Amino acid sequence: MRDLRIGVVGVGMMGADHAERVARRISGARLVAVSDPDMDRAGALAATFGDVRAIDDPLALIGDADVDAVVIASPGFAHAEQLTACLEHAKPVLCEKPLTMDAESSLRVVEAEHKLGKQLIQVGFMRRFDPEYAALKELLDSGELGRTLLLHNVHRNRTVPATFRSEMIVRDSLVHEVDVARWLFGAEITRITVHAPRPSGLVGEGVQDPQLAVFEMANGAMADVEVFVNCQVGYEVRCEAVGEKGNATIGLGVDVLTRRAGHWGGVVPDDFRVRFGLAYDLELQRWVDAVAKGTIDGPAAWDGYAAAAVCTAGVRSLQEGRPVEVEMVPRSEVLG
Ligand SMILES: NC(=O)c1ccc[n+]([C@@H]2O[C@H](COP(=O)([O-])OP(=O)(O)OC[C@H]3O[C@@H](n4cnc5c(N)ncnc54)[C@H](O)[C@@H]3O)[C@@H](O)[C@H]2O)c1
Ligand SMILES: O[C@H]1[C@H](O)[C@@H](O)[C@H](O)[C@@H](O)[C@H]1O
Repeated sequence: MRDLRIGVVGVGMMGADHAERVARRISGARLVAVSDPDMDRAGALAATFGDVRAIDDPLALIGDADVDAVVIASPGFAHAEQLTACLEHAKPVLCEKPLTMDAESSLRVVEAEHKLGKQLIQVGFMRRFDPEYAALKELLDSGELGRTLLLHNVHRNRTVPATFRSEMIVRDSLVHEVDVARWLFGAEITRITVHAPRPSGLVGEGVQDPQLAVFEMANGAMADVEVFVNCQVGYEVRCEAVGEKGNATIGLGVDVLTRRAGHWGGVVPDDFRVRFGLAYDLELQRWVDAVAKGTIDGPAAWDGYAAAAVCTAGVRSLQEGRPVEVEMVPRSEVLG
């Protein structure tokens, strides 16, 4: 079978990383085109690979007859239109999180895909492919720790650009824990509270960083999350699951401990591309393999919608300073 011809839309930090991955590490796939409104960026990236076209209009890339499947890594505000175009052209698409910016537009995407009668959308919740998270999921599902009661999560970035405002911390960062909690518990989040602790003095005026979120799950379990995207240290993602008979923690980063010049310790990765590099590779490879069989293998459009619904409630909670119920259309009403 011939290689899947892939086009990447949006080649900033994540898109360039995915383009490189498709071009050099994923089997059964070939990078054929990249698109970005910043044509200098797209052109320079394409030139590093050789036989790859740079196309300025993302919708033209999506409709291009020589592109079989699309990776969307544009900013979240552009996803709804680009996903809709992928569905119109019946192109399989791996879309970076968030699926779209709010619950309503995400629901429209889910409905449009459902109308086609084929799952074409996979969402880039890559933590599900991380070997540590996958091992935690397997352990919890085995029942060895009894029922899972609580999750404690830490999600820290060293710094983010000044354009990363309080709502983005919910939609772009906390959204990962939203997916992790739904996935690990196998239950929906029914209520969210996003607390606003004393903000760091090192962030832009009016930015609420850190944030402390609490999720209440449909099965009665709860999860808490510290999100701190300007923590200054490095990239840290941890998750501790507390079960009836024991607990389990991932993300301790105890890889190689070194002793040198009166200190001991290890390295804190600079960003997600290091911490989750293998997860992105596995995510892309499994997606390419699944697309070759006409399906997906990972979080679906519905998971993107559910996460968007929780984040929409989360942004309101942050703004109004109170717990907010998650409003979601029941799955059976949308997907039958
Ligand atoms: N899964 C993860 O861990 C992870 C990590 C980082 C980013 N992301 C996601 O990837 C996406 C991109 O994030 P990033 O950090 O690479 O951002 P970025 O700002 O580094 O890059 C975005 C790129 O998209 C381009 N762009 C702007 N508008 C566009 C449009 N309408 N169509 C196509 N391209 C457009 C910009 O010119 C830029 O080159 C976001 O959805 C983000 O949430 C996911
Ligand atoms: O867009 C990024 C990305 O999704 C990372 O995985 C997350 O840790 C960051 O907080 C977010 O800014």
